[in-house]
Formats: sequence, C-alpha cells, structure tokens
Amino acid sequence: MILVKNLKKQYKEAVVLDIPSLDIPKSECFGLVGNNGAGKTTLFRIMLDLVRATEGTVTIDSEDVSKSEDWKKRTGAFLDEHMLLAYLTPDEYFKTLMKIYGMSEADLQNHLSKFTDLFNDEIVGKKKYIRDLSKGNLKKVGIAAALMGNPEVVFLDEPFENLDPSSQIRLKKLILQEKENSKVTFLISSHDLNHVTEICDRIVLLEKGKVINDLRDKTAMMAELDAYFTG
Ligand SMILES: Nc1ncnc2c1ncn2[C@@H]1O[C@H](COP(=O)(O)OP(=O)(O)OP(=O)(O)O)[C@@H](O)[C@H]1O
Repeated sequence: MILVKNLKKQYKEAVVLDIPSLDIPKSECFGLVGNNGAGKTTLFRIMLDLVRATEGTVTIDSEDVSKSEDWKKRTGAFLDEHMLLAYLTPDEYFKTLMKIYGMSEADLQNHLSKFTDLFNDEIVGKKKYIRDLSKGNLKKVGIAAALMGNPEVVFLDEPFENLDPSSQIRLKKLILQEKENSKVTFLISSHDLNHVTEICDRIVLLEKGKVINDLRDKTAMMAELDAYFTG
C-alpha cells in the first residue's frame, strides 16, 4: 500500500503539487493523467525519493521513502532515459541488473522471453549501445529493466510515448499479463487516455498539482476524461 499524506512541492513561490491524501492499494493499476505541467512526473519523482517534498510524506508499505532504503528492493521504475546506463548495450545492461538482483542466467532469459514480441528483434543480441537506440527502443529497454527482480511496485512515466502502434498494443498486453500473474502494483502516467483507461483500475486526474478527480468506474472513466480534456 502506498500512502501520500499532506504532500506539497514548491519551487520558489510556485506550488506545483498539493495532495492532502492519496492511497494506492496493493495490486492496483493506478493511472495518472493531466495536462503538461500538471505535476505527474514530480509526484512520481517524490514517490521514488528522486526529489524531496517541501512538506508531507510518501510511504510504501509503511516505510517513509525519504527515510528508508528497504522499499527500493521491491520497487521498479522507468521514468526517463537518465535511469539507463547509456554506455552499455541492452544485453550488458540486463546482465548488470541480473547481478544486482541476484538473478540466474535462466531467470534473466525467462524474464526477457516475456518481452520477445515487444522487442521485435531490435534489442537483444544487437551489439548496439543504449545511447544509439531509437526513443521507442530505449523505452522498451527501460520498461524491461523496471520489471526485473520481481518488483511489487512499478512506476512507468509515459510508457506508450514514442512506441509504434504494434508496440503500444504489445505493451498493454504485457502489463495486463504482469498484473494478472504477479499482482504488481502499477503506477502509470500517460497522455494516452485510451490505453490508460483500458489497463488501469483507477485514474487520478491532476490539474495544477491538485487531484481534481479520482475515477474508479471503468465504464464512466473514458467519457469523464473526454469531457475534461475536450472541454
Ligand atoms: N526543478 C524545477 N524547478 C522549477 N520548476 C519545476 C522543476 N521541476 C518541475 N517544475 C515545475 O513543476 C510543474 C510540474 O511539472 P511536471 O514535470 O511534474 O509536470 P507533468 O505533469 O509531468 O508534465 P508533462 O505532461 O509535460 O510531462 C511544472 O510547472 C514544472 O515547470
């Protein structure tokens, strides 16, 4: 369970995030939407202790993320390409993570086999450095890495951005499978309302740093979001 309490982030005079309370139960697929600058990335960065809140706390399974390290073992994330090691090839990068997570070669192959369709023969065994990959392929490496080591919680910032249509569909399938098989708690930010409403159990709408809607009814989600974004 992830709990956000009295969270505020301020840059000089500007309050960019102001969330009195938010709780995300285990195994929920939590979608986060909002226009540019709404605060989605800032919220994820605070939840991952990449940025410190001005006020308030985020706890993952009762551990304050800014005070403990233990939650990191159970958490995977891909927010942007800065999280990758650009001087490695994807194979070298996955092998490095394999050692960090104490996985065997068989565990790694088993993990990567889930990504065969998504990788589309562009990622593994290609001897291309991560720095030279296309934006879509970079994203695929980051997502595969975020799901290594059996995380219980996975943060994905804009996972569908830069993916071709087939890859978007394959990624949706993969997330739904992971959700079903491993009961991972997913936190996914997206500008793609169709994809995010399809895979998420709940959508939180941010506007200027505030939660202005918390949608849990799958049948009504799309219409409500449509009305907000077109209105
Ligand atoms: N280091 C910083 N210094 C000053 N302002 C910042 C900083 N980081 C973020 N902000 C501001 O915080 C607000 C929220 O930004 P954030 O990147 O979280 O929005 P977002 O919802 O992820 O946007 P997008 O959809 O464009 O990715 C923006 O107004 C942004 O300019």
